[in-house]
Amino acid sequence: MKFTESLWQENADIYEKILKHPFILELASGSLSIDRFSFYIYQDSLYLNEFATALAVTGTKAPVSKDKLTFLSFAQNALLVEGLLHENYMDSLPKQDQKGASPSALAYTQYLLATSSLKPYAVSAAALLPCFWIYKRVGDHILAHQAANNPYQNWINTYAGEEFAQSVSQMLALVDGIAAQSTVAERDSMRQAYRKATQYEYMFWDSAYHLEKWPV
Ligand SMILES: Cc1ncc(C[n+]2csc(CCO)c2C)c(N)n1
Repeated sequence: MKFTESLWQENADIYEKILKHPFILELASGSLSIDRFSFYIYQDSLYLNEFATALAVTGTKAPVSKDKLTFLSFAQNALLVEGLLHENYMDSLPKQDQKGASPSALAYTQYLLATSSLKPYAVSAAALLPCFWIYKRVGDHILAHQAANNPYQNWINTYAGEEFAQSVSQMLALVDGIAAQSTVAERDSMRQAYRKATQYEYMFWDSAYHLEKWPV
C-alpha cells in the first residue's frame, strides 16, 4: 500500500466527521448563512497567505529543483487564489468582521509555519498534504451531493476541477517519494504531522460555523 493511502485510512475518522459537519452539509445544500460563509472566506484569505509562506519555506528544503519548483508554484497559486477571494468577496464583507485570524485559524497557520521552519523536509511536506487532499475529496463530495442553483457554486467549482486534481496528484506523488526515502522513525513523524493538520482542517470548518471569537 502507498504511504499516502495508509495516511488516508488512518485519518478516515476525521474525514467522516468533516463530511457530516453542518458547515459542509449546508454548503452542499446551499442553505449555509452568508455570515458563516463570509467568516470562512475572510479567514481563508488570511490562511492562504500564511499557507503560501509555509509552502515556499518547505520548497527551500527540497533536495531537487523539480520538487522545489513544485512547492514554489503551489505557493504562487495559493497567493493568486487569495487575490481572487479579495477581488470577488472581500468588498461585500462588513469591515467590523475583519479582525484578524480566529483562534483555530491562527493555531493552524502557526502550526504549519513552525513545522515548515523548524522540522525536516519530510515532516513539513506531510503537514501540508491534508490541505490539498481533504479539499479535493470534500470538493468532489459536495459536487456529487449539491443542490441545484447553489449560491456557493463558484467555491465548489474551484476544488472539484481538473486543474486542482492535478496539483493534488503531484503533491501525493511527492509525499510518497519522500516517504520511500525515509526511515521508519521519520515516517512516524510524517504520520503525526499529517494527523495534526487533518485535525486543524476539521477545526477550521467548525470555527467558521460557530463564528469563533477570541474570549478576551
Ligand atoms: C483551511 C483551508 N484548507 C485548505 C484549503 C485548500 N488550499 C489552500 S492553498 C492550496 C494549495 C495551493 O494552491 C489548497 C489546496 C483552503 N483553501 N483552506
